[in-house]
Formats: sequence, structure tokens, C-alpha cells
Amino acid sequence: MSEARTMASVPHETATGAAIVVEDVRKRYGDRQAVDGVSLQVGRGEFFGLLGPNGAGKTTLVEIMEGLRQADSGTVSVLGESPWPRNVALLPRLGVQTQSSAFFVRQTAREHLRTVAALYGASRADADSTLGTVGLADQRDVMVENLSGGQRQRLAIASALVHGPELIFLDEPTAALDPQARRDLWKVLRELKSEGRTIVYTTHHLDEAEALCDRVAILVAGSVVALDSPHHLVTAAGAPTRLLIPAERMSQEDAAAIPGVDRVTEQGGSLVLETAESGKVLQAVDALGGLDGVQTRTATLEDVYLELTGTGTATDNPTVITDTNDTEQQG
Ligand SMILES: Nc1ncnc2c1ncn2[C@@H]1O[C@H](COP(=O)(O)OP(=O)(O)OP(=O)(O)O)[C@@H](O)[C@H]1O
Repeated sequence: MSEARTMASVPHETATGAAIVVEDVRKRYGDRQAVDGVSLQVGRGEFFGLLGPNGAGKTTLVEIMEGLRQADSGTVSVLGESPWPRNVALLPRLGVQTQSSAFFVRQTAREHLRTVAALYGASRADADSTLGTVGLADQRDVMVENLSGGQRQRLAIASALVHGPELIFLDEPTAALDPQARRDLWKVLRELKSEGRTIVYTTHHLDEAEALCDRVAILVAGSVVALDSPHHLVTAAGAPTRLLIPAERMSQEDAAAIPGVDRVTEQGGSLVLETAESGKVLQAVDALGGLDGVQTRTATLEDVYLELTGTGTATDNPTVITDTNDTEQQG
């Protein structure tokens, strides 16, 4: 995917205030309470993540925001308007990509996107440049039904972006993408945010939420159980950083004596040092025997998520220290 975009930036005066205000929204299907009193606000220009296990109510909540579904009770304001009953004035200002996006059959990727663009009053040039943005320029003449799953997903994303909407809803947009295409989409999304657009992003990829989102709401059984920036959620959880040091490097007693080390255990040939002051402890470890082969595992949004959703703890997946400015989480 290319970063080049031709969409006009969102006017500055719209880049303040709330894009979405949800107050005490409830939705029940039969005896299933899918959304159970959700209140939240999404700021203009904010990249807002919606996380939660299968069946938590994310899609239902997003569909209520999009004006595709009526809440049983509560109020919703989207860009200052009520999305329900279906509000046609709002539609050109919204971009919506869903897991079940529909395509025009017997059309090429370019014809499809030009058709979508025309429906919104956007130009053929907008359609062609958006195809480039999502990395489908080479597939422009391929029939939609012959695109791969990942290519079709990119076309769905392009269909949500082609008219330059102010508010973009993306539902697991990277689900079918290969790792490179996923990173390429992150760049596109960051560019959209820098243009002042608001993004509501549903994902099961916690690394993605941590890298992209200003704030995330974690939904469990229809209720918001956490809502904050990934950084605040992780620091508030207070999970220690763990340093893994080759066991022959120092004794358990020496490790435990390092100021800032709270606990030392031995695990598979490594000493595991738990600390809330990893910088200080790393300096001490460096002075004692160097950092070669030392690994660190900091708490991540995944740890917080698994704790809050009651699905256990993240598996150990240490990162080898190669650089003190490790930017893996920032993509
Ligand atoms: N149209 C419907 N009719 C009846 N029940 C529904 C309907 N849509 C969703 N549900 C139920 O409501 C609950 C919430 O579903 P929803 O799709 O909103 O969750 P979700 O968080 O988006 O899940 P996933 O991560 O699996 O997409 C689930 O128990 C689901 O089975």
C-alpha cells in the first residue's frame, strides 16, 4: 500500500469536540443483552479502539453508532446528529467497512470503486488514487470475484475511504491481511489520523490497538470494563517488567541485591528479575556482566486485556534487547 493520498484534509474547525457521544445505550436480542448500558465519547480526530472477546457486543454497538441498528434505549450523537432513524445527511460524512462488506459483481476492482465513489459524489480520480492507497493499483483490472481474500478486504477498506469521510468505522480491517499489508495499512491509518479524521477501530489484535489507538474501550458482556489510553491501562495495571539474564552471568543472590529488583526466580537457564524500575536495573545488570543475551518483557495491553476479560495471562514472549529505543510497539 502506498502512503500517497489525495484526500482533502478535514477542516480545522471540525477537529475539536466530540465526534461520537454514546449515553447509556442498551440493546437486547431475545434474552441476550448484547449492549448493557454503554456510555462513551470519541473525540474528533481520535483513533479509538473497541476491544473485547467474541460476542462482547462490539459489532452491535458500532452498528448503532453507524445508524444500521436501533438501540432499545439510551442516546447516540454522531458528528452532532442522531444516526437513527437512518440519517442520509450523515452518510457521506461516514466511512464504513464491515466484516461482510458487499461488492458489485462482475466489476473490476477499479470499476467497483469508481461506482462507490460516484454514489458519494466523489471523482474517478479519487477512486483511482484510493486504489493506490490500499495497494491495489496492480489489481485494478481484476474482477472483484477473482481478488484474494486480503485483496477484497483492502477493496472494502478503500470503499470506506474513497469519499474522504470525517469519521471512519473499521471492523477488523487487518483480519485477512498478510504481515506486510497489515503494516502498510497502519501507515495509511496514521496518515488518515494526521489529516484530522476520526477512526473507530474494532480489532482482536492487541498489538495493533496498542500501536495505533489513542484510547481503547474494552467491552465484556455488553459493558465497558476499561476505557483509557493503552499506556495508562498498562501502567495502571502495575504489572512488573521481567528481565531474563543467562543464569551463568550472576548468582541469584547478586541479582536479588540489585536495587529495584523485587523478585528473582530461575527459569530454563535464565534468571528472571521482576522490577518496576527496568532502566535502573538494566544499568546495574550491564555494569555487572553486560547486556549480551539479556531479554526483557514489559507488560503489554494484551496482559491487561487478558486480565480484564478473564481469559488468563499472556504467554511469555520476551523481546531480545537490540536497541534501547525499541520501537516494535510503535510499528
Ligand atoms: N441479529 C442478532 N440476533 C440475535 N442475536 C444477536 C444478533 N447479533 C448479535 N447477536 C448476539 O449478541 C451478542 C453480541 O454480538 P456482537 O456481534 O455485537 O459481538 P462482537 O463483540 O462484535 O463479537 P465478535 O468479536 O465475535 O464479532 C452475541 O451474543 C451475539 O450472538
